[in-house]
Amino acid sequence: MKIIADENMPYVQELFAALGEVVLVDGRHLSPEQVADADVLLVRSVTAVNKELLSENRALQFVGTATIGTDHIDLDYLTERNISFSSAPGCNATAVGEYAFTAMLELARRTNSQLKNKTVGIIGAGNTGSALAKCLRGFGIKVLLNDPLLQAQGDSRDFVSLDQVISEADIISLHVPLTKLGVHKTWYLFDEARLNGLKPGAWLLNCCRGEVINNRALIEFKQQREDVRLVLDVWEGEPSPMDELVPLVDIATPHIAGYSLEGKARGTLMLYEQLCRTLSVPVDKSLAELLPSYHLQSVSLASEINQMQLTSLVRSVYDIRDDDELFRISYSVPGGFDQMRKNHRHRREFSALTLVNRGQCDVNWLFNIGFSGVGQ
Ligand SMILES: NC(=O)C1=CN([C@@H]2O[C@H](COP(=O)(O)OP(=O)(O)OC[C@H]3O[C@@H](n4cnc5c(N)ncnc54)[C@H](O)[C@@H]3O)[C@@H](O)[C@H]2O)C=CC1
Ligand SMILES: O=C(O)C(=O)[C@H](O)COP(=O)(O)O
Repeated sequence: MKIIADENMPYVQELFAALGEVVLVDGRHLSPEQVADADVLLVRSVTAVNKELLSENRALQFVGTATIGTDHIDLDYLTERNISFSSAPGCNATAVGEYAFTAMLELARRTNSQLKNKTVGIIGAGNTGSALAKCLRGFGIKVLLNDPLLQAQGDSRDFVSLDQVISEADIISLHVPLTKLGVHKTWYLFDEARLNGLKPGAWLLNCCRGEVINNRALIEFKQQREDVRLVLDVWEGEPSPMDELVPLVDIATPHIAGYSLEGKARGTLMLYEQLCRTLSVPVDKSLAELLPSYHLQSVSLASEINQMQLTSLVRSVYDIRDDDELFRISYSVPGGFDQMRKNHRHRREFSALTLVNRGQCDVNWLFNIGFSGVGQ
């Protein structure tokens, strides 16, 4: 069995080698000839899997994307060809939630503000939005959720309208799939009119897909509204963000919000498990045996910690300033955006760090945010 896999998929050899010959490829530039004799195709978000890519292939049985988003896959075409498909829902949700929370802590430090005094609106209350809500509520921050689809399905959480989020939230974080059709389509969800509705001093974070914000409108808006702060992990027209936009962004990263080691490994593992089910072979590998131990074994806490100390703790696991700094140097170099992603030093999730309570302080809220604890 020939398994063609994106080279940016950690643990693909460890997981798939026993099932067939694994050939690694550059997913951004995959050609129909390269996949002509593939039985299994494993991709990431940079590969458009469609009629054109599969035009020379007659053998394909399974397509897997080690991502949450599926907007790069022509699902109708795979169904037409009777090719099994799996994505990896939720695989890197914790990573995205922690990324957004980390970015908020960083902006709070830069603006000398207290996050606990702010209201955060989350657009899209699925896996990544809920992961962010968990961190925020763990820290005691008021959260407004907007998700008309889940609301219509009877999800028991409290939801508010998008207009209410825009008029009431001090911080808005976007967590929707990219969709181009229907009443709730998200393509340019944030257009000129919605951007103009943002509160004075609002912060806007996008960690889902670049085209959920009209980036041209965002440039014009931000040129008039210095008070608004922006965190962008995703960009319209990746891998080439608009040059005028980057200097207007407070924290800029190359689509790596989901790049925790755990998140990427989970994505590969979920595809392995699904392929095993498709082939009716037993699953005999697990996440625990793949992940290395964390270099910092534990951190002792002797007293209550404040927001700045929390920021330092978070930085010891993931320092978002490194990604932002590198982005500004590299994004406009040819191939720079993808190189940053390919060479990204995998960060760990908060749970990799164990906290030991040496005092009588209340640290349960830190466990609620996601850190591990002794005797938790
Ligand atoms: N930057 C990165 O590295 C990553 C980006 N993503 C992106 O984030 C997206 C969301 O991921 P998940 O939360 O795991 O997906 P999910 O499917 O669990 O949740 C998305 C939620 O958005 C809601 N939604 C859809 N249209 C909406 C609208 N118009 N207004 C409000 N809510 C709407 C859906 O009902 C759903 O509950 C993915 O589709 C992917 O494109 C995901 C992982 C990593
Ligand atoms: O899971 C998703 O959806 C994502 O956006 C991925 O985390 C992005 O990573 P790549 O697939 O582009 O490596």
